[in-house]
Amino acid sequence: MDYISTRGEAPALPFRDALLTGLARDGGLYVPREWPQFSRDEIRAMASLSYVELAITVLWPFVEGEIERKPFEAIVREAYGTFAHEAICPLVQTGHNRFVLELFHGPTLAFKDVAMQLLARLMDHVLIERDERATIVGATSGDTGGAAIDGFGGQDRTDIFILFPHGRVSPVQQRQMTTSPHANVHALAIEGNFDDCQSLVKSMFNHHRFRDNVRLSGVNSINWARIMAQIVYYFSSALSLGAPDRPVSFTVPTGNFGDIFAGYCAKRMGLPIERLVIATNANDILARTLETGSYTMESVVATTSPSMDIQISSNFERLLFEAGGQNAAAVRRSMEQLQQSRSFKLEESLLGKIREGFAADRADEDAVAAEIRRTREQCNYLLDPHSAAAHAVARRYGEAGTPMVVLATAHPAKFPDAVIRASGVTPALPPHLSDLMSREEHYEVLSPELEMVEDHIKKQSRAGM
Ligand SMILES: Cc1ncc(COP(=O)(O)O)c(C=O)c1O
Ligand SMILES: N[C@@H](CCOP(=O)(O)O)C(=O)O
Repeated sequence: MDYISTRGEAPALPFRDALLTGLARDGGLYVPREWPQFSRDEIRAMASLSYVELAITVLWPFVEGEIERKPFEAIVREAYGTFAHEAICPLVQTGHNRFVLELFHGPTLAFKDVAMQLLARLMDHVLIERDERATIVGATSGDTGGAAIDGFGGQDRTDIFILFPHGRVSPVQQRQMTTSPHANVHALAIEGNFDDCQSLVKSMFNHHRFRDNVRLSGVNSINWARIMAQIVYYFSSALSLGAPDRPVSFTVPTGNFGDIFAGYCAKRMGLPIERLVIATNANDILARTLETGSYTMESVVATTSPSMDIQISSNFERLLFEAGGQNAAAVRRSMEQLQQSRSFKLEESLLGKIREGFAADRADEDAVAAEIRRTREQCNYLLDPHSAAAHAVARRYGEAGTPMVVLATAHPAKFPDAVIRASGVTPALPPHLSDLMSREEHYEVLSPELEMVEDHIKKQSRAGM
């Protein structure tokens, strides 16, 4: 299996190189050249597997020939050994035909752990094998940062720098990034929003001298391995609900489009998914795009679901590439237009193809608060604001027909203020984080200037040549 760039001008890479590379050198994102296929019989046979066994089975075709089977199995086992729930990603019923897929039982209480615990171990394995070091730079609107710091903190071969928007993440999210005891962890508060942080990271990848100098690696969902790991829970939840003999739909709280793109990958691999519903908060660029066919940026508004406060939804590029028949030239044109005029138009045929598999809708701040309250009252179930946005959107599809799985991407205790305001209930942090708010913080505040941020990283990184 090799991996190709959505912009078609970077070399195709085998898995280990795609893993360490992050963003392709032409600014594109790596995707597998072909999708591994599972037949209905093969999927049916997966129903008896544990989550770890399922992850090994589903992910093996992506890494085969690049990582040996035994170490791969050990890495997967160890990664999911950090989870607090035996099922890793359990399903909870909240309606006649509606289910919540809890993705927040990892160490930092967000779905990012599912991929990051695996990614950190895979990267360490490859760096040791090659006797190399890496400088990891990531942008976060709150959850990726904490998950990456937990995964990579204390690793000998990496230094990790996380850029987060100063004052725009929840206090719990901030402390998960700023209280790490490990010397290889650097939390950088950027005076800007998440899109500014993400643009800085992409600019560093596109600055090839800097990139090569510090041996830059990325752990945002621009890294294919992040998406890859998330495919597994689409299989696990669909299998629990009768796949492949019964199709399933998913509603996904969406920002950077990584999580829902993993659902699209599962479908391409043979999992019968009827519909993938994109749920946005008030920052509804993706809902508008599906409605109008025009991807047009507006300014970001701060919401109670800060991790979805995004206008540049990176992984949408992967969908444009795949749904457009791997047309890299068309992707390049759209991305150039986006950079020049903050907008691009989707061809009618491409829009039609996307609408065949996806739907989209938004939940504004009132709808999110109402959904937290209603789900608590009706089902005695407490949603965080991100998951509530998706649950509110999923309700609009009714409860007849195909089962709807709503992805619950964060634990409510990560966003206590919004949850208390909406429901009157105070969600408690689990014991391993109970003293989080009194731990000492370490972080630097930087303005969103590329040169300044690069200088800071160069001085602190141990991977420089
Ligand atoms: C809690 C939570 N929900 C939803 C999202 C959106 O996921 P994605 O960016 O993969 O679309 C994020 C951020 O990525 C998040 O942290
Ligand atoms: N919502 C994310 C933003 C970064 O997304 P990623 O999936 O590309 O890492 C966050 O919480 O940081």
